[in-house]
Amino acid sequence: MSSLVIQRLAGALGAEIGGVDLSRDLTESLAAAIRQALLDHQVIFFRDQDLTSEQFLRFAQAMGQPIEYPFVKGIEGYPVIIPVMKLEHERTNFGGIWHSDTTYLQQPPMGSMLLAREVPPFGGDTLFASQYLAYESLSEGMRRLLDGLVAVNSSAKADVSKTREDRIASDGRADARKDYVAEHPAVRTHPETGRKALYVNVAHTSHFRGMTPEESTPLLQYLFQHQVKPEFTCRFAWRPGSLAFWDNRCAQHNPINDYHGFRRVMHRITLAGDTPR
Ligand SMILES: O=C(O)CCC(=O)C(=O)O
Ligand SMILES: [Fe+2]
Repeated sequence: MSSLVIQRLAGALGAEIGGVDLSRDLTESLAAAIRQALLDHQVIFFRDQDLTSEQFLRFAQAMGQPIEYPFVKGIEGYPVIIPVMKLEHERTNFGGIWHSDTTYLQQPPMGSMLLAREVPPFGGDTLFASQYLAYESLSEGMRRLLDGLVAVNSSAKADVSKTREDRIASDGRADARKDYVAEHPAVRTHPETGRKALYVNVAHTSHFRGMTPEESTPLLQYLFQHQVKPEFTCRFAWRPGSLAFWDNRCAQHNPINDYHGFRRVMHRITLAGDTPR
């Protein structure tokens, strides 16, 4: 038995986890209970975890394999911890659109962790959406159609490229490629839970393989609005020391850009994932 206190945040997904101090080394059974909570709830949240970079990295290593992010370099001394921030004068927030992280890579991350360092006095919440529910709520005919489709994902779609511009201007990697493209099934089976999740997203998915833009676009547009219906979502309000850990294989997220003139500084660690099937 672990001492975790798990409180669900919404009907669709998300849970706050109490009763654990992430600055300490986790026992194997506690680490396993946290991983299980992630599988059960798709995104989990911790409060008041004022971790050093070293402690943050150790927690991430207990959950998976930290990896570098292709476009942004890490903070001093920690190549896998990237700054996700919007400063007073900046207009765009990193990732400020519904998305699943880096689906333009052959092996997108299994998940990411975000630790809040500085938050605005209001706003800057992050939304999450369950792609299990998005898939399961479709008709049988639509599910059958999507089960056979392959989606093409690109890092160059205009709306999301813009959300990285400020970060690349100050923290960009010299070795970043311009454009990444990867093909993935439109519906992926989660490698650990075995559940099917819708795996297209408005930020990165450009079209279906073997279909014309005229054929792909209306179907994608329908899916992009369907997959983030309010009843599939939860919303998290950050405080300094809040830590979110999401499963990128079955949940999307959208950081809300509603705090102009204020700073928001987060530290992020990305965990390696497998090839979607
Ligand atoms: O700032 C946030 O809440 C999330 C940003 C984001 O999309 C990411 O770090 O992957
Ligand atoms: Fe993201």
